[in-house]
Amino acid sequence: MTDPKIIVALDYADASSALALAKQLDPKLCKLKIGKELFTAAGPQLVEQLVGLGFPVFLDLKFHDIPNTVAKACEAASKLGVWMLNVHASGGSKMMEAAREGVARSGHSPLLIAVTVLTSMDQAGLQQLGVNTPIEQHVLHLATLAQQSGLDGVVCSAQEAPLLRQNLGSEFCLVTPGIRPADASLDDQSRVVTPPQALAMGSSYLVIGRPITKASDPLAALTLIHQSIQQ
Ligand SMILES: O=c1ccn([C@@H]2O[C@H](COP(=O)(O)O)[C@@H](O)[C@H]2O)c(=O)[nH]1
Repeated sequence: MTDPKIIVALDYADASSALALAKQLDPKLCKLKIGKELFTAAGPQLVEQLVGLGFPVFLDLKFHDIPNTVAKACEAASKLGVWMLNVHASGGSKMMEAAREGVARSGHSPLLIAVTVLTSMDQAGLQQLGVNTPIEQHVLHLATLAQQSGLDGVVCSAQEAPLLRQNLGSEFCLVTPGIRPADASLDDQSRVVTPPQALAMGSSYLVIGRPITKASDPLAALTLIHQSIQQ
């Protein structure tokens, strides 16, 4: 069976809205992502329900805390049966290594990845944080640290995928939000790429939220994007 490349971001305020969309979708077509809004509203029970429907679930809680806290959070998240979870690479290598150990202790083996630089950030935003290197170089720095800490991949923009592929190899998982079909609104995203371009540039998986969830017919929107990336 082929591995679906699209991860639909279920950024909803409640479980029933998320379930209503998920029930129209097919795990052969996409995976699902639960982020901070939905998890805070609906909790672990919804994660287990979506896993139970047969979807690989990316639990996008972006843990960033002291190593012990992150390790315990990753252990608990892994026990929910998710396919993928994440931390912030800017938490540093001790935190990422602790996250890896927390996942190992859970007895499950989800992919563990790290957020590099949020796709909503541009060079000026990064500079505001005191980082004066070009975004691409900073993403490469954080992604290298994530790989050296034993993580399976990173969240980055597809704009950085060619540089990361060149330096970190073909097996490292590159999960790319900031995906927009050519005619779609950018919303709050800065570093955007279209779905076919993102795959051509080396993305492993495309995270897509509002272009699908805010469409008048979300299933039709997903199907169109799916068709656009079939080679
Ligand atoms: O750098 C990042 C990390 C995570 N995200 C998440 O992806 C989706 C994108 O949603 P869209 O509606 O397609 O913009 C959203 O859940 C973010 O929290 C990201 O955008 N960038």
